[in-house]
Amino acid sequence: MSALLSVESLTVRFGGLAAVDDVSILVEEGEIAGLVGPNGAGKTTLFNAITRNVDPERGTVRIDGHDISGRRPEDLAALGLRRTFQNLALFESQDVRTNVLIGAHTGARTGWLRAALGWGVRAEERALGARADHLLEVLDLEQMGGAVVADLPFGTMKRVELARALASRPRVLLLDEPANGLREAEVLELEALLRRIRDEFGVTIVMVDHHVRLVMSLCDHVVALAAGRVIADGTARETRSDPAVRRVFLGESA
Ligand SMILES: Nc1ncnc2c1ncn2[C@@H]1O[C@H](COP(=O)(O)OP(=O)(O)OP(=O)(O)O)[C@@H](O)[C@H]1O
Repeated sequence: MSALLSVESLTVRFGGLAAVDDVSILVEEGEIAGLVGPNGAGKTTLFNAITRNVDPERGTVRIDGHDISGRRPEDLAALGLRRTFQNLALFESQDVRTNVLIGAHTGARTGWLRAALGWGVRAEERALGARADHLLEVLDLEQMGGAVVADLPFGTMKRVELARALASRPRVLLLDEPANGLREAEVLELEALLRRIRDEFGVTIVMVDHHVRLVMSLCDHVVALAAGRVIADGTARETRSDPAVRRVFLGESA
């Protein structure tokens, strides 16, 4: 099997509700894959199960053929998997560069606190600092490295979260609603940025988003979920024209 990320028969239950119901998805290296579905379809729960923020009842997750199902969320960066969150998960009282450096240290598995406090700047720490600075430039954040995150507009905070996730050199990046809350001009910038991240950093991306134009234009491969189950899986064009997807999204009769 050549898929970089493989999800096999994943099921998550909350009481009697199967929020994710026997879901299998393959994502090839270098793809930008989209996950779409109505509210409550199970998209975020699927991400949470992949990253072990919730425990699945059954199923397997592999990266490059290696089973990562039993791993703790904090071990996943070292295995090449990072994610962002719908509601952001940043150290808001810290500045932008420190947040990105924390991400870099997560991947390097060394003490971010030492670096943040400027203690013992070794060669590795200089290299991590250089990577953080490069990411600040790519994400158009170089003018605000010293700004406290809590003071920034939402769209800028989202770029900080992306920079922090990239700092650990992930092979697979899961993005939960990256376009949510962005203005239309920012969505266009995001589209170019995600393509650049895939092309320049070689990162495979899986994104959940409700912004249909963005998903259809950006994603090589789109999976549609409804009530916890996969109802379509194909190219953006195939999924958009799938009769089951049209019924669920557009309320069209069969
Ligand atoms: N911690 C939880 N406890 C109980 N039920 C939950 C929990 N998290 C999610 N659910 C339920 O699981 C189902 C799937 O929710 P989920 O948030 O994964 O959907 P989603 O597709 O991401 O929706 P949205 O597009 O609104 O973010 C919903 O019915 C939701 O109410």
